[in-house]
Amino acid sequence: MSQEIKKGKKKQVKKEKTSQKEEKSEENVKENPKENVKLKYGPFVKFPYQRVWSRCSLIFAVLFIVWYNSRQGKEVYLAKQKEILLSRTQNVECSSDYESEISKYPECVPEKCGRIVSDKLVSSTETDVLLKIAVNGLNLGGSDGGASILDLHSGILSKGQGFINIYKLPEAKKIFNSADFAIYKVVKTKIQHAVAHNFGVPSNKIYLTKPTFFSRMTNMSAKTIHDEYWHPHVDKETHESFHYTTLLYLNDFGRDFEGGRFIFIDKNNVNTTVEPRKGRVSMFTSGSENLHAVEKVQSGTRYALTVSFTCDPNSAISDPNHRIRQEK
Ligand SMILES: O=C(O)CCC(=O)C(=O)O
Ligand SMILES: [Fe+2]
Repeated sequence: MSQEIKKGKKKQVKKEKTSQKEEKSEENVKENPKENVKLKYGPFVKFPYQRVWSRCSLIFAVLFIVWYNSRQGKEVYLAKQKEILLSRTQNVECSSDYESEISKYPECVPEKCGRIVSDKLVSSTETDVLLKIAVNGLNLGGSDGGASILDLHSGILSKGQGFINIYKLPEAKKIFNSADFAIYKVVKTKIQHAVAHNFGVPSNKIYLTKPTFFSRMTNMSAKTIHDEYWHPHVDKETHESFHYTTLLYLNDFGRDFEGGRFIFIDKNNVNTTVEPRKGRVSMFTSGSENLHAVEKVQSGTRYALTVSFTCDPNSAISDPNHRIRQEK
């Protein structure tokens, strides 16, 4: 019983204390309303125009981030290595580079310019044959620097710090057969039709031109200017006869080599990237609307075939064949 009285008293004392506290805080609120009110929208401002200042700072920070990112330039992908594309097109406005040639080659000079990538044009068997030609042929020579070429039409092969003619080497007879040359021609013809179809020109109005060649790129340091494959350039400036450039990639970025991605350098700091994929064909108009560069290869060995087309019948070259090879 006495315990119950004690408990009752304790409760009473507690109640009194709480009500005293409440009274005090009510008094406080009356005296200093800012201190004890639980604010719904955060603390009271501490200096004049605090909200205005904080909002301005927030806006400024957002604008800064936007500006900083745009300053860095943008990278967009036309084709990633992992993608398997039937056909992907990016149109760009034609440069004025073709203006003087329109009357000369009316049906051939590009009226619409751009880039197209397809992974379905060349089969993996065809790609394997071409890779074998490239590997075996380039192994008979090879530049001292990071870039070597093999041109099956002229026989030009990089060797040391210069070039030799592969058809003068006795070993060359053993490494290519007539079937290899037939596949080479089939692939070239497929690419020629794809260029004609995609750029809206008759396929018999575009001609294979030189240089059309296999390339091998590594991270070896350059010994001559020919090894410096990474400089931004316009193909039509390097080779006047070019109207359409195509590339067939023979091995894979990210698997056979690192680096070595193909970059179109566009206006407003935008880079458009094509990651090499085995069997991938990239086609583009050769004028200054398609300024481009190849990134330095970081590791491994990159193989590709450049197949070039012109509108000028006088700059046309013929397909390489077994018979020509024997004669050279
Ligand atoms: O190999 C490539 O991806 C492009 C090479 C190139 O730009 C060229 O040969 O003009
Ligand atoms: Fe190029």
